[in-house]
Amino acid sequence: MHSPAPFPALRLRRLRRTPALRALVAETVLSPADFIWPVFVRDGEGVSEPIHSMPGVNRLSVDKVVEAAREAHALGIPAICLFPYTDPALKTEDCAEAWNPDNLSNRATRAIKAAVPGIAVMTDVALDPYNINGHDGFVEDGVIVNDRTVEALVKQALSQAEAGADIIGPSDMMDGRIGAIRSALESAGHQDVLLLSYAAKYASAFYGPFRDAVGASGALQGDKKTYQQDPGNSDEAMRLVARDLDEGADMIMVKPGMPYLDICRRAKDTFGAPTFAYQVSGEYAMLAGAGERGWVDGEKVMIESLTAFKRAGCDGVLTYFAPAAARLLNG
Ligand SMILES: NCc1[nH]cc(CCC(=O)O)c1CC(=O)O
Repeated sequence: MHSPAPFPALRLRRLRRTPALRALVAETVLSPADFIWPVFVRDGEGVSEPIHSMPGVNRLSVDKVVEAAREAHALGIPAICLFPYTDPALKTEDCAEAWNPDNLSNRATRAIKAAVPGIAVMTDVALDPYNINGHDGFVEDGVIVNDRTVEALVKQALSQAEAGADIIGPSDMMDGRIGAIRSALESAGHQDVLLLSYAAKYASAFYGPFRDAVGASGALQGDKKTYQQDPGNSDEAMRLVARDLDEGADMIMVKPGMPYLDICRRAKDTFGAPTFAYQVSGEYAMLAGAGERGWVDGEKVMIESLTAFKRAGCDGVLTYFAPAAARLLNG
């Protein structure tokens, strides 16, 4: 950038004097088309069950998820992402429910695609909602094993593609899963299914409310540090993104979001691939909780935080605020 003219030739406040002038020079524009809306699915009918650690977010039965998808589509939100709350009775050591063609996630996918074909459905690949010990992979003698887990993730991903998922999001952080899932999708004739890899996913305490929402908090033994990244690492994130793009990811994700905007910017600048951030449950809880108490202006911090993702180079953001933010943006 060239060096600025001296005052008073340069008065940067001239550009900020009125809303019209500010709009003209805005570098970042947030729109409902930037959002992927994560929703929690549970069994039953007509059910909308609040999650205490996420004020304003509910677990929805499949019929209610379809209504949510219809609402999201009408608001201009292009995609909805499904996370199942699995009945504890269906959690097993072999995690077989993960690739059951009739599991909650697959039933919800089929119902949404039938009722609201215009919205993209994203699904999550990882074993934690189905695992008795809450881990994303199989545990053998206290070790989260990689290769056997990848075989299971492939089955899970295929069942999701079969159900009609448009975007599959492997969030498990096992090595080699993107390549394995990509080649299985190709062989099965699902060549157009997108992979949005949770490439740079950190071992974060900001996932707490999500684990409550999917019923994994009580189950989780230990932590996820042998597969999710150390929050202090940035070079490692670039290696993970490079690897996943090479293996066939169409888009990549950084997760959590707000404390990792430097990683978003670096990934976008380095690879130029479609880059997403996940504004995770704990980030949502902080903003929504403080907003509810009147400690911050909830609507303003919501829009400011989402705008920051765009400024940091993200093409879009997974956010529980999606419908509220879209309503506000649509005026
Ligand atoms: N496969 C696990 C998964 N997928 C999405 C989230 C977190 C999302 C959020 O906190 O909003 C997690 C939690 C974890 O890794 O423990």
